[in-house]
This record gives sequence, C-alpha cells and structure tokens, in this order.
Amino acid sequence: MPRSCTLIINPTSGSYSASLVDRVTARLAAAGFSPSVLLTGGPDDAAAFAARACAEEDHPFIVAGGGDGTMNGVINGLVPGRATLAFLPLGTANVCARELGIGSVDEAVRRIIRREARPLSVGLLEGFGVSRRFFLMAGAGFDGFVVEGVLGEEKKRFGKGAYLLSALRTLSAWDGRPMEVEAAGARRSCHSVIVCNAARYGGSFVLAPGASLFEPRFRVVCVEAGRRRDYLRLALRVAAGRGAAGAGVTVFDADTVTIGGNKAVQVDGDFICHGPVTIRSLPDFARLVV
Ligand SMILES: Nc1ncnc2c1ncn2[C@@H]1O[C@H](COP(=O)(O)OP(=O)(O)OP(=O)(O)O)[C@@H](O)[C@H]1O
Repeated sequence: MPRSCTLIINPTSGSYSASLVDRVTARLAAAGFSPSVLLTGGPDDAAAFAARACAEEDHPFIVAGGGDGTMNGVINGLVPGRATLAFLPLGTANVCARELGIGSVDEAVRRIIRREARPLSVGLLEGFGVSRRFFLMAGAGFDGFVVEGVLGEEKKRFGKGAYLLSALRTLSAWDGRPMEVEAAGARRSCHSVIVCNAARYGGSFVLAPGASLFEPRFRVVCVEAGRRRDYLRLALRVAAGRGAAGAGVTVFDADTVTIGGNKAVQVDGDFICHGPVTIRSLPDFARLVV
C-alpha cells in the first residue's frame, strides 16, 4: 500500500512555484508514496494542518514545504512523539536545510524517499499566557527587540532589509538593562540571551557550534557585556566563523532556561512576548528525515 504523505506548503515562501511542487509530488508518487498537498492560506494554517494530520493518523508522515517559518508552524501543530517530519526547502533563508546539509529541493526529495530519520528535539517557550515551540532558537534582549521592531510596511518594501532598519533603531535607542538568566544550576546577569537548538542563526552564520536539532539540550549564548561595541565584536567573531563564545559572551549547555526581566522575546524569527519566560527542551518530539 502506498505510504501516505502530507505536504504542507507555504505558497508565499521565497522560492515556491506550483510547477516545482507538482514535480515533487510526481517523484514521490513514482517512489510509492500517496502525497496530498495542503497550501497554507495564512500564518496559522501550517499548525492547523499538522494538527489535522495527527488527528487522522497515528504516525503521520509530514513534509513542511517552505521556509523556517513554515517548519515552525508545523512543529507547533504536531502531537509530540508521533510524526515523522521532513523539510522541503522553498523558503528564503532555509536555516533548517543548512543545518541538515540539504543543498537543493532534489536533495530533499531524495532524502524523503529514503526516509532515514532521527529523533528531533525542539524547545518549548512559556510566558505569561503564551506557549510556543521552536526548533532553531529563542532569543531575549537585542534580537528580540529587533524582531519586535520590524515594521510591516518596511517588510513589504525591503524584505529582509527591514530587520537591518529595525536593528539600527534598536542600536540608537539602546536599552542597557541587564536581566537574570537561570540555567544549568547557575544564575547570570545577561544583557541578551539566545537559547540555541541549532548551530546556525539567520542564515549560514554559525553562532553556537555544537548545538544540534538531535540533542536534548540547548547551547545557551549569554551576552553578559551590555555595550554596543560588545555586540559589534560578537558579530565580527560570528561572521569570521569563530562562533559566539569570547570576551563578554559565555556559552554553555542546558535543558531548561529561565529568563527574567521584561525584554522582548523572539522564537525562530517571530516576536512572541516580553519576559519573564521559561524554556525547556522536548526530546523525541518527532522523527526528522535526515
Ligand atoms: N498564505 C499565506 N499568506 C501569507 N503569509 C503566509 C501564508 N502562509 C504562511 N504564511 C506566513 O509566511 C511566513 C514566512 O514563511 P516561510 O518562513 O515559510 O518562508 P520564507 O520567509 O521565505 O523563508 P525563511 O523563513 O526560511 O527565510 C510564515 O511564518 C507564515 O506565518
């Protein structure tokens, strides 16, 4: 019997085309799958479609076709421990594909057909009235404020350039307050913190070497120094491929992180809330095609 396979596709993602999706489904059908395509009509659909697939089948096979936002949506709709998940890179940054070493749509399809999968760990962020899963990272402080400050109008006009404009505004209206971060049995005073479930950040920059989608723990990047020049040094280190750790920045492992204060918090590139929040790892959340 053909293996059913639900493709949840974001038609607004960076490199989507209907003909490309037709080619993918034809290849999957030829390889013995019975693919069904669901096109998202808005930001909440990926999670709703994933939840529906889990209601219809005990162990659904789901392909998230789009960018990292689509993958995040699907993860937020899944019932833990039941689904096998694959990523079809149709987005702009596609950090997920970079983490998995998937270089093209063809490569992704070959891997889907092979169906080799490993247990995926994701993160769960909980704040006041908010609960959200993430698979790449959660950030509180500088990057939270940048994501919160992106203006819809600028995003329409300048695309990813809107993040740069927001970063410039965040730099000029500098918030120097520290916040308390409790993790791995220690309390630290940090200016920003990024809880990494994957090594890469914002594209191909490796922020947290050693972080892995398959490990039931995070690499936590604490920016202790709170001056603009410390962030410049951090950016230069990361751009040079040396990772975040260095002067004013501590990196350590933890599976639970509590962040105090009321700074802005983003997960997987979406603004979620202001602190305080608690973050914990959810091991064996799904099986991820590798
Ligand atoms: N039909 C739709 N119309 C408008 N927005 C949508 C629709 N479907 C999904 N979205 C939203 O689009 C956002 C961005 O999509 P996605 O991340 O898949 O692509 P991308 O931005 O091109 O890629 P990347 O995140 O890898 O840079 C998603 O977070 C989702 O909220």
